[in-house]
Amino acid sequence: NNVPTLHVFPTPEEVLQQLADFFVELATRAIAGHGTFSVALSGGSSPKKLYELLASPAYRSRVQWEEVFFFFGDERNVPPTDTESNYRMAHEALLGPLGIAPTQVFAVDTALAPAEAAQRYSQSITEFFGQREARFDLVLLGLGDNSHTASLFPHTPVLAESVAGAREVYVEEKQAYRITLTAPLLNQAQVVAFLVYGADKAVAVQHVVAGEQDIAQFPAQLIAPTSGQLHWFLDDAAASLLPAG
Ligand SMILES: O=C(O)[C@H](O)[C@@H](O)[C@H](O)[C@H](O)COP(=O)(O)O
Repeated sequence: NNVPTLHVFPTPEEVLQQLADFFVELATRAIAGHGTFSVALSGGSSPKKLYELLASPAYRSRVQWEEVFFFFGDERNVPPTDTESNYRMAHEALLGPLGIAPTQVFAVDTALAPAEAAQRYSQSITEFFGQREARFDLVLLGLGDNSHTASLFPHTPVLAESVAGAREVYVEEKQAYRITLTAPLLNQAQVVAFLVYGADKAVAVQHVVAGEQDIAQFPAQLIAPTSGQLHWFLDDAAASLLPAG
């Protein structure tokens, strides 16, 4: 079903805890069901605390981490050692502390030119899923205050992309290339969960969740799982402009 489920809690800490519990629940169900759990991680600053929580004593024993396979919803065109790198953020907060084996981590090879890195990343996702449709068990997404998600930015050509895969995008406002998963691939997921907190995101949340349909301006509106579930994990501040009830 395509009706998003909103999970709204008073504080970011409560939102993070609820999403960590949700992650554990989905991982447990997927591993019991088909032996593995594939997750596309979001970048930016918001998810770092979630990753740190999942790697903390309170959560680390609740997931069979050796059965979890990690991908990235998007990546900045920087080396994995760069402070801007989503891989680096995830490694420092989650993958490193849990001692996740490199064979379980599918990072974008940013040593390649953006177009080749995107093509190679598409290939590695196709190879991972083999004959099966590329359906992540969970896709985590954030939301920019301009309503972008992953690296699907307003008024960019990738918004019209109909193929499920990874693409290089030039982000004018960042004067930089990024590699992003396309909306068709994100929408093939079993579950998509947005993590958004803070008053600075309230206008974007209102636009994307309750606003006029205008994908060019509000790209996160593209996220509508074809047969999967859509969830929003929000704090009161980020949900403050949503219509009541
Ligand atoms: O690589 C990235 O930057 C993300 O994938 C991006 O889509 C992010 O989720 C939003 O920009 C929100 O970022 P913050 O969480 O830092 O506000």
